Amino acid sequence: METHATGQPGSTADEAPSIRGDEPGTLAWRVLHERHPKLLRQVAEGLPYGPEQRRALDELSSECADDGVLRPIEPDDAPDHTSWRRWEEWGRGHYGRRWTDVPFLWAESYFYRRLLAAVGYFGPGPWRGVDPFEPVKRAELAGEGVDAELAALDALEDLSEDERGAALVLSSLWGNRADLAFRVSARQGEVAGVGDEPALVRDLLVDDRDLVWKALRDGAPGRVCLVADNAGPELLPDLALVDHLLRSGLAAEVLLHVKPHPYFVSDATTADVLAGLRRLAAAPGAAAAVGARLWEAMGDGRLRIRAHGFSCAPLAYRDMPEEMRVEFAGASLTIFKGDLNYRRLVGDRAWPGTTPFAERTDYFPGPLVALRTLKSDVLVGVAGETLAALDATGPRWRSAGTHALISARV
Ligand SMILES: O=P(O)(O)OC[C@@]1(O)O[C@H](CO)[C@@H](O)[C@@H]1O
Repeated sequence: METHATGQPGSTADEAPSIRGDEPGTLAWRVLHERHPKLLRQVAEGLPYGPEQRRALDELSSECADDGVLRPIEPDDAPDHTSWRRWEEWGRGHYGRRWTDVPFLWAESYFYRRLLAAVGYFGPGPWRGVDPFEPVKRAELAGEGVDAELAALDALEDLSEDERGAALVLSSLWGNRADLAFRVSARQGEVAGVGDEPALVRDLLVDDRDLVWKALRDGAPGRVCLVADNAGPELLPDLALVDHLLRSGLAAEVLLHVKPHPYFVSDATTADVLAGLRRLAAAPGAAAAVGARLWEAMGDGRLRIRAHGFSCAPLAYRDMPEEMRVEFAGASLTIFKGDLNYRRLVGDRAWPGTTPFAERTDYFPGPLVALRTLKSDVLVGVAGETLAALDATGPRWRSAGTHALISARV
C-alpha cells in the first residue's frame, strides 16, 4: 500500500515565494500559455484519437491559453496514487483559482494529469494505458543521432575505469538536454550542441564530481538509487551509467526510479526502460554488451525498477513518503536526474541563487547528487560572481539548456 505525504509543497514559513506563471514573458508563463497548448496539438496529431478525446484535449487547451479556472479532476479509473480523490487533497486551495494563481510546479503536474484524463489513459475504454507521448518517444529513440551516440560507447572501452565513469557522468548530465518538452519550444541555436569534454565542463555552474566518486568509493559497494528523468536519448546514457556502476563494483545494486505513468511528455516509464534496453541490445559493439549486462542484472535483482506513485505527485521531495525515505537513507548515493527532479528536490521557489544546496536538501536522508541541465528558473548553490556574470547576459541562460550543474551533498 503506497502512502503519500499530505503536506503542501514547502511547509516552512521562511521560504522564498513559489514560482508561478503569472508574469508574461517568463518561462513559467510561456509554458502554461504557449507550450501546453502546443503540446496538446502534438498529442492530438500523434495518435488517431476519436471525437471524445479530441474534444477533451481542445477544452484543456482553451483553459490553458485563456488562463482559465482550475477545476477538480473528474472521477476515472486511475490507481490510488493519482486518483481523483488524491487530487481533491492536493487541489485544496487551488481549485476555483486560475492556472497562474497557483504554484507552477503544481499547475504543470495538474496539466499532465488532466491530459491523461482527456485521452482516456485512466479510462475503462480502449485508450486505457496507451501512452499519449509514445509517438514522440519512439521517434526520438529511433533517431539517427542515437546510433552515433551508442557507437560512441565503443570508444569508452579503451578508457580506464575512472575515465569511463567520468565520461558517463557527463553524458548522463548533458543527455538531459534532450528533453522533448524542452525541444518543443526551444528556439534554434539556444540549445548548445554536444561538444567535447572542455565545452561540457566549461558550462558547469557547479562541479561536485569529486564528491560523487567519494560517496561511491567510501565503504563497501552499496545501493545506488538513480531517480531518472526522460526516456529515449536521455535514458540511454543513464542506463550506460547504471551498467558502469554495477560492472565496476561501485554499486552492489541499483534502484532505478521511473514514473508509474506517462508524465511531463518525456519522463521515463518502465516501458521506456525496456525500449531503451532493446535499443541497446540491437546496436552493434559495446552498446549491445551494455544492454545484455543490464538485462541480466534485472534478472538477478542487482538492477531493480521502482515506479512509486509519489514520482508523479505535485509535491516536493521534502514531502516524500516514509517508504521512499527509508530506501534513499540506505543508499550510498542517490542520483537525481533532470530539471523537474531538481525543482522538486530544492523546492520550486525563487531562492537567491547563492542559497546553499546543502541547506535546501537538509531534509534528504542520504548522500545525493543532482545532475541537471538548466531549463527553468529555480537555482541554488551557485557563487555570487558567477550569477552576476551570467545575469549580465540576460535571463535566458537559466532555461536555455546551455548551462548545467553537478551539485552534491554527501
Ligand atoms: O525534468 P526535465 O525534463 O529536464 O525538465 C522538465 C522541466 O523542468 O522543463 C520545463 C521548463 O523548461 C518545465 O516545464 C519542466 O518541469
